[in-house]
Amino acid sequence: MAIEYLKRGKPEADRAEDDAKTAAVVEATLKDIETRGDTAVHELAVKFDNYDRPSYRLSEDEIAAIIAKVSDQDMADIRFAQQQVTNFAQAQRDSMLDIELETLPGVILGHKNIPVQSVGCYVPGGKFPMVASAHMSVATAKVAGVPRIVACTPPFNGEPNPAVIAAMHLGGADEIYVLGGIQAVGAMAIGTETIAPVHLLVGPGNAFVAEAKRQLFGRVGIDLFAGPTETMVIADDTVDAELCATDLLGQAEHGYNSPAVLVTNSRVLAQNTLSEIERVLEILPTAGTARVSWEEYGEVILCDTYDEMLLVADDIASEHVQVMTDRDDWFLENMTCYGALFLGPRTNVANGDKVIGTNHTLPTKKAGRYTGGLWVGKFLKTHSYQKVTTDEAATLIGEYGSRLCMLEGFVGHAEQCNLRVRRYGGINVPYGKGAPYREAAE
Ligand SMILES: NC(=O)c1ccc[n+]([C@@H]2O[C@H](COP(=O)([O-])OP(=O)(O)OC[C@H]3O[C@@H](n4cnc5c(N)ncnc54)[C@H](O)[C@@H]3O)[C@@H](O)[C@H]2O)c1
Ligand SMILES: [Zn+2]
Repeated sequence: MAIEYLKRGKPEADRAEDDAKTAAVVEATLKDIETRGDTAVHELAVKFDNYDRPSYRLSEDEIAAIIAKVSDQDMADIRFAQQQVTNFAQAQRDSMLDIELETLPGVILGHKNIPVQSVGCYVPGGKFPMVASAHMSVATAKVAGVPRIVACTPPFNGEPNPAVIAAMHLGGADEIYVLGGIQAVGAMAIGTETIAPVHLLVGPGNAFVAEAKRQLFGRVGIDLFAGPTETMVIADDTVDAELCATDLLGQAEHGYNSPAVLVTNSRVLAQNTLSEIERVLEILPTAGTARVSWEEYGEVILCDTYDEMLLVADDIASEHVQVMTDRDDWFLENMTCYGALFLGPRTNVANGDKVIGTNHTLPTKKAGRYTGGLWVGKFLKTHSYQKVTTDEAATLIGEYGSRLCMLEGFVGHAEQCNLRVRRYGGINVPYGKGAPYREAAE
């Protein structure tokens, strides 16, 4: 292995220390919401977002007045994006089948997919009003058939962002609150005097939001760990530094802590990308955030071979992975850990995140090792059921069940089986004993 770092990000230990600080703030804040409900939520909204309202829920009239501020072109664009997201989500929904089959004569097993009954969708909006996140959470929940969809987003420049509210409303949100951060996810999951708690929290957010969801998991479900955006570009000398630099900075601009990593087997491309990034940072209006992310978290990793590039990429398990090589489909076939793949120079993460139709709420901090992104399936619960329809099946399964319960020492369990064997099979199994062995029929 010859892997060389031409640029490295913050050491792991420093990142862990940042995480620990965030976790402590989140823990105290959630406790406050738990004990003081609406009063705490109100104080937190004033403290973190300088936003003071008697109620943070938007009324129907307010929603209509806010949406009226969105231009026709913006409404059309939002509708187009939402249609793409909905179309793909519907196709994914259609791929999930309820099943029922006879596994043995008289033994019917099945599963059915049931929508989660209430969902809290977080739509980020601290630095940028993330209109697209409303499609990803709200519109996808609607496709799944979730009956109660609650949506929260922080105020942007001191007021609800019209395009975000429009996207939430068009997507099918039943309740909209102008709340951000820990107070938003805390209120939705824990509930307050005025907000009924939800069963599942979904949506991306900054480190506070992602950590709050993590701490609330168990009490409610969460979709996945979707924190600060990460991006990786896997490139060889089939592409140039302008493409690589643009794609790295295009996601580093999200905030001060968005890792952007180039993995390449071309030293020339690596060096040219490093200087191109410096050039672009001089002119990019969002360089204020992008530069900090690049300096603290940016990495350039030079490998000898494609196999090494694959290994490095799987190990990092980045949220967005843009592949621009002479063998993009080879990466599609072989990569195992990532949020989503963007294959070839004609696609890009921004198209993918805003409009193309796949879900942009994706796993960060290596969560791509155990989950993909948000999708319609995350709003559905797959529940099994069983029926035994004949006396013969009740007897046969009951006899096995009886003996297997006794193998574990569970007499009460065995008796559930024995009762069926006696009643439906006419075989007298003494209390506290397993069913007798039968001669194998064939
Ligand atoms: N993983 C994904 O799928 C994905 C997708 C889109 C966006 N994102 C990420 O979402 C994030 C959006 O972040 P954002 O900050 O712009 O908006 P946000 O809505 O996630 O967070 C804003 C809220 O953070 C809270 N906050 C800010 N500073 C705080 C502090 N010091 N203590 C406690 N709470 C505080 C405030 O309440 C504020 O309302 C970015 O990091 C972006 O990369 C991730
Ligand atoms: Zn992005």
